[in-house]
Amino acid sequence: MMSHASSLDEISASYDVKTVDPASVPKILYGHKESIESLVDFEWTQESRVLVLYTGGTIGMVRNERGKLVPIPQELELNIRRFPHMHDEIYSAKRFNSFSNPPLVLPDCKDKCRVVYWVYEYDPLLDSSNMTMDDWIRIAKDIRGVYEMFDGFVVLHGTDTLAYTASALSFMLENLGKPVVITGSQIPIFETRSDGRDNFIGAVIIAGRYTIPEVTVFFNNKLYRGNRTTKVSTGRLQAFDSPNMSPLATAGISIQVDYRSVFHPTCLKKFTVFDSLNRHVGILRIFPSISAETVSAFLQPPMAGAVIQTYGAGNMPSNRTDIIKVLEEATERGVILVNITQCMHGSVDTIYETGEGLVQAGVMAGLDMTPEAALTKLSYVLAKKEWDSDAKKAMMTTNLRGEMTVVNQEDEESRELDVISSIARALHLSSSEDIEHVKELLIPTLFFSAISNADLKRLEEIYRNGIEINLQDASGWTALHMACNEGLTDVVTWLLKHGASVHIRDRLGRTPLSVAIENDHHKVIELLLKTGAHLTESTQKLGEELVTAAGVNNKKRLMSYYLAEADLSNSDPCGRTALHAACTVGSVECVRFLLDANVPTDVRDRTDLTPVMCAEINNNQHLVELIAAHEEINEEVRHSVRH
Ligand SMILES: NC(=O)C[C@H](N)C(=O)O
Repeated sequence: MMSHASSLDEISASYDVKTVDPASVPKILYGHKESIESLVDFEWTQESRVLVLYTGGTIGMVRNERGKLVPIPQELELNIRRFPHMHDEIYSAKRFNSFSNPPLVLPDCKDKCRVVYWVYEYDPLLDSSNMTMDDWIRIAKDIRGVYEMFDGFVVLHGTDTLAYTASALSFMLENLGKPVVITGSQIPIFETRSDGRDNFIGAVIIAGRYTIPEVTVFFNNKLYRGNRTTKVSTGRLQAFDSPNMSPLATAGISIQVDYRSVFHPTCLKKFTVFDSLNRHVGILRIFPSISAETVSAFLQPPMAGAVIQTYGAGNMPSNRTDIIKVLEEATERGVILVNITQCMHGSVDTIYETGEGLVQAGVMAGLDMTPEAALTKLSYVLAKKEWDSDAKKAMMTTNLRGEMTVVNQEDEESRELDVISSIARALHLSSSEDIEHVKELLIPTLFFSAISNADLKRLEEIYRNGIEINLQDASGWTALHMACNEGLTDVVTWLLKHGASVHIRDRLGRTPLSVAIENDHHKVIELLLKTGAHLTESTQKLGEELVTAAGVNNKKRLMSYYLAEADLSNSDPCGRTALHAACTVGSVECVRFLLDANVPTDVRDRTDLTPVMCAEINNNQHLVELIAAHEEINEEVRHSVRH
């Protein structure tokens, strides 16, 4: 049994073996007969993979000899392995019996899913009061490093500064396509009574099984948008609240997700991490009789941006012209000031005369942002070198990650769909509940039919009536799978711009990208890649696919894999590459294509044959010459580079 937390490198190194499919298992685990037998009948496609980044906090703390709570390295994972509702030892032993460092597995959920998870423990473990912006950057970079290897991420964190980390990460993780769920607890997980276990399990399930590609906080059965949360209690298990936004999901007997509120990326861009922050930011809470000197001292260089917490709906004493003057001087120096309310709930507004002075002094309205969101957003925006001062100010009043409620006047009213109105009339439905019920039943069907008819106008109408864009049918297909299967480029673009996830797998484990590759829709593959889609197959499985394609002279398929950024030199479990296969069957087209892609020509398969030898054995002398000519050119290039 593993008794220590894994390093990120160890986790990544063993990853490829852990994600194999049954077909390639016997060959990959060459020589591991027992493990082969136990793995062959395994429904691998039902598995999700989650990485738990354990940064510290009460959740993993133990009382020391003085009765004080302190984090103890490696205790958490050890303990989780002992809890049957957090780790299925039998399943893990069967599935991962050949691994020295087996991952943890959640027991069976109702939908037969298995969430396999790895705990990556930080060193040192921190009480979150000791965390700094460097820790936010570290978490963001760690997620970037292994992003493609997991379906979702959980960050275990102390509660004290959790809302700051959640807010900061929501900005730093740009075009996020996978869930990042932050949680912790008020009582250590090891104690008899603890909120830690439920928080932990709920977070892992959401990260592994739900398409909520946001930075969220799961606490006391509620899932909140991270940048809307704030810690509201030192002692209650309901430690967090999201005063200006309803929870994204609530865990009761089942987990109810409000998919319409989920914030999706709406541009065709890949996930990236913005890993620098401006530390010259601050929060100033106005109070009656605060002195202009205090405000002035606070805003002196190097201060680059500050959040001003004012009264009520953004009010500042209008008779305090001395303070307004200090604020104005600061904005003139280029300091960005953002006005948010001291109230727990609500937004700054301009209805009062007392708020007007601030606007005239160049203070931006932070609407209903939490202090944590406003501060971390400032820190993020100010660090963006490519934005000038005006752009930065504009960003502070733009809703970047769902952190503020911006009422968009241009939003068209959602008109009832014509079919729904007709049905409502025909059935004499008068109550809004009945109409909603009909909508719930019909809209998915209308949606999928508009997809297959590539009817963008209809899709727009349905979208405005509210549709769960990542809805899956019985086979696990989403609208994006369907559009990728048919090669409907315009529909794929529309879906990606409306929040369709490129990462959802169907019941057979196929992503929209695998479906596009199977049908060689090159334009669609390019669109998916642009939006962050990536191959999920193991390298050996890819090797097999490439060898099969080259073996039947299928250059188009090789092109599909090339566009999907597959390594064309991957070998199958027999050590054969696509070039071996193309040389064996005499496919000039494929050999040319592979040489142009610069695959290595000297790879030896398990029987010690190189591609050239395969060509010779099969009397494909022209290919031997083709490869020799290619090698000669390469040698000349290398020579000219050296001299
Ligand atoms: N409940 C907690 O986790 C509080 C702890 N002091 C922390 O923030 O690390």
